[in-house]
Amino acid sequence: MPQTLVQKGFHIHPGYLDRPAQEAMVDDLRQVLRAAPLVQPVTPRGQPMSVRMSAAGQFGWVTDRRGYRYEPRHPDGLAWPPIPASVLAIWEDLAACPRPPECCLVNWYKEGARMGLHQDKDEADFTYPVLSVSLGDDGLFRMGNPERGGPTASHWLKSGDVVVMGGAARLAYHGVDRIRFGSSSLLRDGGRINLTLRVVT
Ligand SMILES: O=C(O)CCC(=O)C(=O)O
Ligand SMILES: [Fe+2]
Repeated sequence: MPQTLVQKGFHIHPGYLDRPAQEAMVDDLRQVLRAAPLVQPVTPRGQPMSVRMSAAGQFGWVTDRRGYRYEPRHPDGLAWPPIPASVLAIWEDLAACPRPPECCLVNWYKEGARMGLHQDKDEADFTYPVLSVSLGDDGLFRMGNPERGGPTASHWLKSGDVVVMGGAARLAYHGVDRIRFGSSSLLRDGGRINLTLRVVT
């Protein structure tokens, strides 16, 4: 499988999942979302995010007026569903990590949704990588470095692409500027799903 080293610790695996594997993963995710419905998160300052979120695993990442954090339960009060085996298999293959992921965050981008530049830093140990899977419409992923305001480079992530951010890239600023709505036929109504796998504790 080809792998692109974009900068130290930041790897893109283009086309890691073929179309049948993407379809099977979407089926698995529908089950996750039945157990843990998507919510529209609100930043600690009260701004609604354009991305809708849910999670699988021992912890889900949530945000509301009380802050950014990991929670063992969905806001509805139920435990998060388990991370699908199809998703865990990617971690096993690519993360080179001695621990399994404890959170699979599910991000849902509808038309016009985006995610501002941020660091993933609510986890206890940054020596473990973050792995992300893109499904559905193309997303324009912007990658920076650990300093806010530093140079950034943009990459279109396509359905089936997998990104690993570890090592020197683990605390790099990153975000999604926009999606190309309708560019993929994977999801009947369009949109983009992104999964991020993290070790939390
Ligand atoms: O949607 C993406 O590709 C990135 C998502 C992300 O950075 C996050 O959930 O922290
Ligand atoms: Fe992130």
